[in-house]
Amino acid sequence: MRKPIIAGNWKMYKTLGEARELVAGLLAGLGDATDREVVVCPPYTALASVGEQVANTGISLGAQEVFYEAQGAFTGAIAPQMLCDVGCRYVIVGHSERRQFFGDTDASVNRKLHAALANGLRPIMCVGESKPQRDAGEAEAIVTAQVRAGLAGVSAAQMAEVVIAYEPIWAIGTGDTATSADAQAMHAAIRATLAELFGAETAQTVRIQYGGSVKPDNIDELMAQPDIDGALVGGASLKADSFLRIIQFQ
Ligand SMILES: O=C(CO)COP(=O)(O)O
Repeated sequence: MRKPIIAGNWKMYKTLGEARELVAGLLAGLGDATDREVVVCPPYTALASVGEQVANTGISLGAQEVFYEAQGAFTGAIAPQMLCDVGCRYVIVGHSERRQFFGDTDASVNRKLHAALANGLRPIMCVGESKPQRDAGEAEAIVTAQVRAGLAGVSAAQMAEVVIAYEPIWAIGTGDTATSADAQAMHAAIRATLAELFGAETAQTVRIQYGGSVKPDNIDELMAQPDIDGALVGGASLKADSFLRIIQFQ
């Protein structure tokens, strides 16, 4: 079965000291549950420090972004091997904020995903529609097209390493979560697309997270849906108590 995966995307928050304090709080309250996976994705500046702090604990380290080249004159960019070097196991690619503010496209997301896989990193690939797209009835077509384009050239075997995060843009940071029924419907559509691309058996093994205003008071209902296998959490991952409650979903 699919092991649930709860990941915290800290976005552009947390100094080194704040990062240490948050992780210390998480480690203190985490317990030793092995039936779920926990990931934190600090900003680049805190990766090495948090990497040391979570080494050999129940928390895995993830980065929020990666560039697809191995090295070179790419000012400001970070290569996959640099993320491995500081202990990253996961990397988010294609977050809607990267698509909106930093020019990511399905094509660049696909290159980053391949670069991550080639270096032993597990990509968390984000997809999601805007409010106008949802209102126009295009949500499913947009999201499944993002899935196809982002996963172009990936093999069924490689899908064991890939996590998909469905994050409707209108639900991010707004407090306006998708209903669990709407989220489930989209997750099922994504899984059906994966079945077309990689076969039904592989599709059943791929974890699909929901993201967008996940909070302690809606996580249980979301996780009760058959095709929701975890959460990618922004704001509520910035405090130990709320993230711990999300990790401890029923
Ligand atoms: O974008 C998100 C996680 O990547 C979701 O952010 P919020 O949980 O703050 O809505």
